[in-house]
Amino acid sequence: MTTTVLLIVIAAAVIIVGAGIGLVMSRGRAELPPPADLQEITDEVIHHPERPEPHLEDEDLPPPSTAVDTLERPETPQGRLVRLRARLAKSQGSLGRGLLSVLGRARLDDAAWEEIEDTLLAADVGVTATDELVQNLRTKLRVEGITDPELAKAALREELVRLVDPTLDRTLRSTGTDGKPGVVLVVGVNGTGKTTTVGRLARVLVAEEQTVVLGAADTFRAAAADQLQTWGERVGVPTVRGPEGGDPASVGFEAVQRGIADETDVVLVDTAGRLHTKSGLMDELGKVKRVIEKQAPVTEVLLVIDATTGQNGLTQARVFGEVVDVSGIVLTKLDGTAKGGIVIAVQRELGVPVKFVGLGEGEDDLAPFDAEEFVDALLA
Ligand SMILES: Nc1nc2c(ncn2[C@@H]2O[C@H](COP(=O)(O)OP(=O)(O)OP(=O)(O)O)[C@@H](O)[C@H]2O)c(=O)[nH]1
Repeated sequence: MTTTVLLIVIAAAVIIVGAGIGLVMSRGRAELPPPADLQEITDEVIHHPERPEPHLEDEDLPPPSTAVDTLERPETPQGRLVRLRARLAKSQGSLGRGLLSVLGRARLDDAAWEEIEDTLLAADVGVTATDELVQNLRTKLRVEGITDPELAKAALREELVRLVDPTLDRTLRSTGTDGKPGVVLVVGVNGTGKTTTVGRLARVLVAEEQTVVLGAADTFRAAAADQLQTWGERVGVPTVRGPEGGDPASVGFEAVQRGIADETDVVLVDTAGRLHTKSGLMDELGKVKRVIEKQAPVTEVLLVIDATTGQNGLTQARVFGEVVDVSGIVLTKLDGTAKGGIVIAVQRELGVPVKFVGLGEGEDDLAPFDAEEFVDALLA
């Protein structure tokens, strides 16, 4: 009996001591800070000093581990310019080479000037601009008695830069007034690269430490909104979207409303691709802009044109310009064509500057356009 009682007391003591140790250990674990290196990685990604804190509401935040794993740091505009300049030179090489090989000849007769004219026309520079360039260059070489190919090349460069016009203001108008966000509306025909451009612009702005909201006013295809949302998630930017087939104007309105509520710097609104020949769709685009402007002025309307479409791009520019007051052009797919002269033609057609060029399929393959850089790349 005494032995049985003794055994019970010992067993009870073992259980109580064991439970106590377990409790202390589990508390200790709960209170342990994360390992130093994990803490550093988390701080680096979420609170990196060069990156704005994303303005996200709780329900939009992905689980913490996903945010840490997926947030990317986009390439800075300066970094990408150096990389993309070489690509531009490669795609436009035939235009530059064509012009320089003729100018390098000992004698420039009428046939040589015709060749120069043909090369410019083939690169989509347009008839008026080509005539102007050839006349000015001919006069300059004659009046100044230039025969040295290097001096002729310098004169050509000067004329090309003048045509591309370095005096145009090519900054993205993304600053709002009265404490409201800047609103950038992105428009164009199907497949020109609108969604890609909106995603890339979000990356440019995030790299410049601005806060961004995306509006998926392309309610035509659910996949387009998904695509946009993915671009946003990768850099911690929220996307406002509506039901498939819903009213694009109301998505634009809500995106800007969200931008105002979150005190976001810029709202980028993607729209559905629409044929400029369909008046109903063009009217809808006018409505999207008007409805957005009940919230805040649209500070920039970017028309996205596929550089490979040639003259058709010019017609698009004219019709879109009539409906929504286009204020800047994004020329995509310049990597896939040697017809860089479209830059000159489209600026003349619309009277607004090319502000960005797309030079590949990568996420950071969008470069701010610069007249002198562009001409130097042509003549490299
Ligand atoms: N090579 C190249 N491809 C590009 C460039 N910009 C966009 N693209 C490609 O063009 C295709 C169409 O791009 P999207 O952004 O979906 O075009 P979208 O205008 O939004 O299309 P819709 O919504 O159908 O009107 C995609 O495969 C892009 O990767 C560029 O600068 N160079």
